Amino acid sequence: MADHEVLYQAIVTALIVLLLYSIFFRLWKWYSIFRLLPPGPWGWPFIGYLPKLKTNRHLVLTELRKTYGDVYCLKIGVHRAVVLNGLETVRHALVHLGENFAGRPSFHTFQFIENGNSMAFCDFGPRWKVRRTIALNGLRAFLRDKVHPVEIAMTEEAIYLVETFLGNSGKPFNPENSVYLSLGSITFGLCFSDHTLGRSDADYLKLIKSVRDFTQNVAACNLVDILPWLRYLWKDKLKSFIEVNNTLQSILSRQEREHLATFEEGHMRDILDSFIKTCREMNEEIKQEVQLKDEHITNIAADFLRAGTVTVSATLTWALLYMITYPKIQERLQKEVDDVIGPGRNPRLDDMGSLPYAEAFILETLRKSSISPLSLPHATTKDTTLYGYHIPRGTWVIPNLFSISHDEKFWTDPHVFRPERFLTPENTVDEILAKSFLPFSAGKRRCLGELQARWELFLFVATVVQRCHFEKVPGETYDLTPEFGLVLHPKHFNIIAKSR
Ligand code: HEM
Repeated sequence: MADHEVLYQAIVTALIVLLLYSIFFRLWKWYSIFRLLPPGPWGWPFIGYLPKLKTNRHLVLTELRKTYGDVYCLKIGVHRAVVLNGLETVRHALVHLGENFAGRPSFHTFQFIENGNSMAFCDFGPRWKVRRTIALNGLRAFLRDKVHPVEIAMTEEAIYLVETFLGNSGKPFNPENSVYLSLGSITFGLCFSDHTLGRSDADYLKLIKSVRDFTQNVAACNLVDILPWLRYLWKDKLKSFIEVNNTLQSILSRQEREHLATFEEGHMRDILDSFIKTCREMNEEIKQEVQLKDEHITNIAADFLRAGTVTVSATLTWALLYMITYPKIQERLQKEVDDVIGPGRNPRLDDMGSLPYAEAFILETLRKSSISPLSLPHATTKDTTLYGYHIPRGTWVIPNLFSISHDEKFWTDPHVFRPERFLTPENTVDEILAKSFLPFSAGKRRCLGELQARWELFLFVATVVQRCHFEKVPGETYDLTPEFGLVLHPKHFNIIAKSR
């Protein structure tokens, strides 16, 4: 054999060995990752487990926990998602391994929310951190003082809501719309201190509608996020989502222009002023790095309006439904408010701690309704190990908050509505139990409006039971199963309100 043939054979052999080695190495690497992934159910090619997740995903995912345990994974479309179940697991991942689990998936629809400048839907990193700091500074500045003016605004709105209810003169009405208008008005006032947008104002009504419609289309509910190619087929659905976002943005831009034009350093009128101040005091280099300009600050206010209005409105609507479904519970609430506050003055935030049954009722409403059952979707920010399982960077993560609030190992009769479960034998709120479920999630991305939400729920529940008695409409059937969406609302129902 000639020399060049020998050389040729040697090169070919070396290449084949190299190729085989590289294939083997990749297969081995893939296998070692795959071997350490959490267990989970089988899914169809391209669509994965999607057909089973059409509706009531929180129930399907909670059921799968029985087979696969607290950490399992499944394919949603072509994406791998890890589902976290139970208090200990969710806390461990979101709090102890906080940064690793603090990302957001890059869903197709997220780019249309505030043109990609939303804080709530932005991925973990410097952009999010700076926006979250601005948001927290704003909230703290205006919620720090319990007495004025937030408490006054909340009380006024609660009384206005009562008057609207009683304005129906004992005739049946659907309470949801009025609840939305009142709670939206609080967050709107906090952010923009603008009372020119009254309830009959077309812009305000459009704003509230856009906020309500938003949760039906976004995050973990929109198929376009799971199967992005659907955007070519479902243009109409996507268009309506974009319109919902544009409506909110155009109304808020007007507020932004007015605020920027009239801003005075020493005179903070509202949260938007506080955002402008923090933003202007910030180092220019950091602002450039995180792409923050003056005109982005209303995007954070938009997050507040959406997150703040929908969640508290849904919870309060559930509270009304529970009151008419369980008249004895409503009576006990009324009696407690009559005994402690009486008819002569309005309930105050200072009464928190003196109305244990009302507080237990609110806790049980948050637990039982679980309005945000799967939180917002998370994603891992780096390769992570959780209880020995390997979870690669960029994996979608679903914190199943519903699995915590309805954990049979933890709650007796979790599907029964029973406020007393939160009371100690001494008739005080059981603080340990109150912290044993996570309606506001946990860790880096936990809800930053929790305090506002708890204040609103307390003042509204105490005020409505002090002044109203609610009843079912004779002949109407009531369904306690929710309407599925990012936020779980009760199905539409009518109610009768009488003055007390
Ligand atoms: C009953 C009322 C409320 C509930 C149950 C609730 C629940 C939640 C949940 C589960 C999350 C997702 C956290 C995560 O990603 O793990 C969240 C995020 C958020 N919430 Fe709330 N929320 C409520 C009220 C409010 C209010 C009143 C505001 C007003 C400021 C608000 C503002 C936000 C914001 C801005 C985020 C995004 C945080 C981030 O991504 O860093 N929420 N909320």
